[in-house]
Amino acid sequence: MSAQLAIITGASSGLGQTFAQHLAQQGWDLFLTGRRTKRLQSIQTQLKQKHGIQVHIQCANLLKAKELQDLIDKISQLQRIDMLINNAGFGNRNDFYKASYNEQNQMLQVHITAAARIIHEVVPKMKHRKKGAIINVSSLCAYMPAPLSYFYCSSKAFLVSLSECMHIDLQKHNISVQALCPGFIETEFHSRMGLITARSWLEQKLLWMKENDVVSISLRHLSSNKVICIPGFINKFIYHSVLFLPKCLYYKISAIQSNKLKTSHLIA
Ligand SMILES: NC(=O)C1=CN([C@@H]2O[C@H](COP(=O)(O)OP(=O)(O)OC[C@H]3O[C@@H](n4cnc5c(N)ncnc54)[C@H](OP(=O)(O)O)[C@@H]3O)[C@@H](O)[C@H]2O)C=CC1
Ligand SMILES: CC(=O)[C@H](N)C(=O)O
Repeated sequence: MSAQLAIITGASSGLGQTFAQHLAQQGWDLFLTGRRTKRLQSIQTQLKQKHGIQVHIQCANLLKAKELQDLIDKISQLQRIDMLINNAGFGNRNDFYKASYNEQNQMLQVHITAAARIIHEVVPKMKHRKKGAIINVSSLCAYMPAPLSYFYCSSKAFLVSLSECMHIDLQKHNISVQALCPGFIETEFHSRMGLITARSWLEQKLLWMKENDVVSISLRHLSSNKVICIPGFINKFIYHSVLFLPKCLYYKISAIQSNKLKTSHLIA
């Protein structure tokens, strides 16, 4: 019997690379994508050698229509797809009206347009085989609207809502859908935003999770038939506190927090 196959976007670093490592360890074949060719090639070589699995890489900038289309064409040729992890993404913290609209729109293209386009290609195949799993990597920010991250928060909220729509529709086809909503994870995410993330010992212990822990929790959670996965006790506590707080109070706290960030090193 052939091994199961997972497609992972944003597999060249961070959470995506870690998903690839965990699945490779379990004997999955992989289809990895991202922009950084050298990184993807080195991950491919490592995983093939260590686990004896098949690893296909397809470099694609999800912002470029032609490269997204080439990726979709490659995916359409795959005989079987058992899992899709829509993970590619990036952050920003800025004044929405000061950055150019084109720059802001790139986030919608990667987080929403590309993710939805890949889902549209993959799900019919899973339905046909009556089997599959999809993880859409969202964020705790989906539940925490913030003035300095208009499109980060709202695009991640879109992914939660999309995942819930898909879950309701696709569970009868034996397809599991998860919206993974982590808080802070120790990846290149923040340094790539140009942020210096100096943290106290307590912040580090309480707020920051390791990629390995997030990925283990997410993969275990897939069998629970619950859509939303919030990894870590503190993140769950934050999530429930935000739901419990009166909205007007949450808005005040968020506004104060954003003013603090504007005057600190935590805004690019
Ligand atoms: N780190 C954190 O604190 C949190 C992260 N998340 C989410 O986790 C996901 C993974 O981020 P993380 O691993 O932390 O950060 P990384 O920066 O390490 O990974 C981001 C990945 O997305 C890919 N990517 C970004 N832009 C594009 C693009 N235009 N085209 C193709 N691929 C792209 C990158 O590949 P390449 O550069 O090679 O194109 C990279 O592989 C993101 O969706 C992020 O929003 C959610 C909550 C918290
Ligand atoms: C929690 C997130 O999604 C993000 N990493 C951020 O720092 O805003």
